[in-house]
Parts: sequence; structure tokens; C-alpha cells
Amino acid sequence: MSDNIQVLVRVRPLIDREKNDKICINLNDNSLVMKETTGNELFDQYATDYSFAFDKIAHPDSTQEDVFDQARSLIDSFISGYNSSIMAYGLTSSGKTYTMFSCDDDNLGIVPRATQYICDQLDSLVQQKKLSKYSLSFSFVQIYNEQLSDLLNPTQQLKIRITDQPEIENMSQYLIKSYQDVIQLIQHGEMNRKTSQTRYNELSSRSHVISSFFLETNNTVSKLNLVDLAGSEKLSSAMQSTQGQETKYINTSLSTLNKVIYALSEHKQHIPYRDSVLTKLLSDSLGGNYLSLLICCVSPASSSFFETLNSLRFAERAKRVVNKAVKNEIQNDSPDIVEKLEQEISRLEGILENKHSGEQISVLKQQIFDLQQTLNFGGLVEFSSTELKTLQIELDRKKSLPSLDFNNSLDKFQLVLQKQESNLEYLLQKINQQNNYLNQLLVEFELTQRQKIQLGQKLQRLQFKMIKNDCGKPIGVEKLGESDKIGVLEGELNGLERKNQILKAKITKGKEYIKQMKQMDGTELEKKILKEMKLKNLKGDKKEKMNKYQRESHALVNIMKNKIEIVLENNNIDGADKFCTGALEALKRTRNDYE
Ligand SMILES: Nc1ncnc2c1ncn2[C@@H]1O[C@H](COP(=O)(O)OP(=O)(O)OP(=O)(O)O)[C@@H](O)[C@H]1O
Repeated sequence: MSDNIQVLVRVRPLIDREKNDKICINLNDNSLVMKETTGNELFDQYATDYSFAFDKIAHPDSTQEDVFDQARSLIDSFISGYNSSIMAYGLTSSGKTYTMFSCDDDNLGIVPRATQYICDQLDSLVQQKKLSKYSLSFSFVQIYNEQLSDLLNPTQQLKIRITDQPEIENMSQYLIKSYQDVIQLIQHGEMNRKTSQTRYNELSSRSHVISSFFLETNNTVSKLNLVDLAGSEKLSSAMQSTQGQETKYINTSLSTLNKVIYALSEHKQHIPYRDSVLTKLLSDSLGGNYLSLLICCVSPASSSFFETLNSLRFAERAKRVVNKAVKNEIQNDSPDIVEKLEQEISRLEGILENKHSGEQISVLKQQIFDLQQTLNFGGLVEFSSTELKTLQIELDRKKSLPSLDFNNSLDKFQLVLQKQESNLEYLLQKINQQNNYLNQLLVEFELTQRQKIQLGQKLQRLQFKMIKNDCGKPIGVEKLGESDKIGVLEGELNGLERKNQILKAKITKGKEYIKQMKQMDGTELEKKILKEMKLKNLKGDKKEKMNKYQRESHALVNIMKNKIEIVLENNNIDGADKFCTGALEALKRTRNDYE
């Protein structure tokens, strides 16, 4: 079966820290339009629209069940013997963990729902006698700082082996009988998962997590990967060194994922799977023997505009990747699972009877015990009551983590600074475009100059010819024709001169404009203002001032962008100048307000 990666975009509702933000996404069932809105009609009418189409869009009011419904067909395929993969991708705090792993009874995520669904479906197949035996097991690993570890047994050393598909050596796998088994394992694994508080998310996942189900039935063997990717985040000087290091690793592996998706979508010969642990492990889910669904989680808030745009561009590319999934059937003459396990037990018992050293015997005993547990479908870890108590205390501690005060000035400043930095990058890009446009004008100017000289020479030759006619021959039809041509050429010459003047004026204005824009690298000024505010540690009206500042600086950046776009698209220098003047005045006003 050859199938493109399916893409579902989930737009979550605004969260507390975004309550003053504008919504920058308009949604339909399969398409959406992004527009950077400031709330000011004058500026907003010039904002660019970015349109996207996907297989499905989950709106902010979509429930966890609605989202699971979109994943159901993939889980059915897994039950019928196809490898399947569901991956959540997005900026930090965009809702990936909520979508995949939420264990809140009222809002269960895809992993617990999938467990329940798989167990129910398998039981029903057994009851209908369509299936006589099966074994379902679960594993849970994380990639933190490019290191792979087992969340269910963190002391275990893991290794990736790539034969025809990637496999993890030494990874623990637990047999699953019910939904509760998986919930217990997830809760146990979540405690070993690397999380920390970021500027955007008070409990942010700093690792990529891959939970997998392995199903073996009478005649098929299949795997289901449920992946919660760590969220990308912009590096900032305010990050502590460990946080900075984590963020670097996350961004590098996500950028390799981007490169892999790019190479696959462009049908390149070399796919850089080996450049990161994440892509090595997902190599089969991306372009291989898997059916895959990508859930791209995004926030509708204008403060995440650029990051959301990037996530959607990534998702749009992923849609073009084609997987080649085949049903994994096993030969009927191979011994069934129970028989295989029984044979292994007798083999190990045989070895035991042959009197090995004490150490070997205890290892073998342990192996026999594990296998018996597996055979009895009792393979699920039994936590001792003390272990359970410790786990509960840890859970309660995590639940009671003090919620981050997002009004805390430092955090707010960081947010504003980060936005300003990306706006500045955007501006610089536009200045470069403007420079290119000016260069084009210069080339055009030179061309018209050359044409003008050629026409002047032609005119001289014609005038000379006329003088000769006047002196030598009677004035005839030919001479009248020549003088008409001269009139036309003179007209053209005048036209070219006018055009040259206009071009000169445009170039001068353009140069002035670039100079102004460069001076307006005045985000420097804005940063200075921020720094001053931080130093003064303003209280009381601080929040109001910061909000006002954020709105106004945002609007300013828009004015500048609009100006450039007008210059580029409509070639309307005058109109653009008015905006620029307006922007400069507004900038002065903002500065006055904060000085
Ligand atoms: N669809 C939703 N409805 C309601 N709340 C949501 C939704 N999606 C996410 N949230 C809330 O948004 C916050 C961030 O979500 P979550 O932790 O899942 O983000 P994340 O993308 O996993 O972030 P990170 O990459 O930092 O781990 C949480 O408080 C979560 O409860």
C-alpha cells in the first residue's frame, strides 16, 4: 500500500499567558489562512495571507475524542497487521503532550484511548473466533540530548540496530492485558521523562518520547509508534546552560527531521536519517514500511505567528512524503507464540539441569521467570507498595508544582525580546530585498542611458543626412520621411530622459529609505527601553505599560513591513514614504512614553 503521510493540524484554544493576544488563524475543515493581525485596521489591511490545506483540521473546540477519531483508521490498520505511526509535532506548549499522553480521565489523550480501543478490538476478534491468540506488549523510550534511554528501566543501556528496520537492543517490553496496565506504565515512565520549566510551558517536555505497541497474532506481526516530539524553542541568552544545551539538541534533531522530510518530499537520493537518533529511529515511519499520521499542534495566538507559520510549512512538506506499507504476514508453519515460549523455557531448564556456575544459574532463572510471566500474561511490572508510595509522592509533587507567573516581568520581557528579534530578522530580509530592487533599477537606468546615447547618435546621423539633402538635392518625399523620423526619435529621446529622471528620483528615494530603515534597526532602541524598564523594576502600572509597549512596537514593525511591501509590490514610493513618516512618528511617541 503506497500512501502519503496524513496530516492533521490541531489548533488549541488560547491559554492563560496568551489572553491578550490576537487570533491570527482562520479555520475551515481542511484549510486555514494565517494573517498577522495587530488589531489596527490601517495596518491589518496590508498584512499578507498565508493559506494552507491539510487532510483535516481540529478546531480549538475539538475534543480529544474528535482527534482520536481521526487516528482510528491507523490503529485499525495496526490491528490488521500494518506498521503504523502517529507523531505529534509543534512548538513548545502547542499541545503535543496533551494530545498524545493526557491521562486526565475527562480528557484522555491518544495513547490511553488507543490502548483501550486495541484491547477492546482484540477481545472482540477473539470472541468472534476471528483470532485465536495474540500477544500485545508496550515499550516507552526517550531521546534526551541525543541519548536514547528506556523510561521503564532507565538503568538499561540501549542501542539502535538497523537491519531492514530500526530496532532497539535491550529495550524492556511489557505484556498488556488492559488499559490500566498501560496507564500504570505511562505514569511510571513519565516520572523518568525529562521535563523542565520553559518560558512558554511550565512543564515542558525536553525529550522526544516514543511509546510503541507490538502485536503478534496467529498470522501477523505489527508495530504502532506513538510519538510525542519535544517542542522547538528559540535559544535565548537568558537560558541556563543546561537548558540552552537541551534546546540546542532539540533544535538540531528537529532540524534533521526537517531535512529528512525535505529530502523525501523532493525524492532526493540521499536521505540523512543517520544524522540524529530521532530520525534513525523513525526512518521506517518516514518513507518506509509504515502508515503514518502527523499531528501538527499549533497555537492560534499572534505572539507565536512566525513559529506557527514554520510548523505549518513543515506539515505541508510532510504531506508530500509517500510511505510504502505492506501487511506483515507470518508463515503459518512457524510455531505459534506460546509454543515458541514453551520451547525456550524447556531449553533454559535443560541448561540449568546441566549444572552451570551460580551466577549463570541466577541469570537463567531470571530469564525463565520472565518468560513464565510473559506466558501467563502476567508480564506487567508489579510495583511493590513502597515503590508505589514513592511514585505517588513524586506524582503529587509534580502536580503541585507552583504555576509559573507569566506576568513575571523577566518572562514577559523575554517574550517581547524574542518577538522583536524575529521581527528584526524579517526587516533585515526586507531591506535586502529592497537593495536588490534598487540594483535592478540601476541596471534599468544604465540600459536606458545606453539607449539614449544610441538614439542621439542615430538622430545626429539623420540630421546630417538632411543637411546633405538640403544642400545637394531638391527636397522630396524621402526628405519629408526623414524629418518625420527625426520627430519620432526626438519624442523617444525626451521620453527616455523623463524616464531617467524618474528612475534617478526613485533611486535617491530608495537609498534614503534604506538609510532610514537601517537607522530604524531601532529595535535596538526598543531593547534599550526594555532594559531600562527591567532595571527600574516598575510596579503597579508595569503590566499595562508592557502590554501597551508590546502592541505599539508590534504595530510599528507592521508599518515598516507594509512600507517595504508597498515599495516592492506597487512600486509606490510616495505612499510608502507616508507610512514611513507615520512609523517614525509612532516610534518617537513610543520612545517618549517609556523614557
Ligand atoms: N486542545 C487543548 N485544549 C485545552 N488545553 C490545551 C489543549 N492543548 C494544550 N492545552 C494546554 O496547553 C498547555 C501546553 O500543552 P502541552 O504541555 O501539551 O504542550 P507541548 O506541546 O507538549 O509542550 P512542550 O513541547 O513544551 O512539552 C497545557 O497546559 C495544556 O493543558
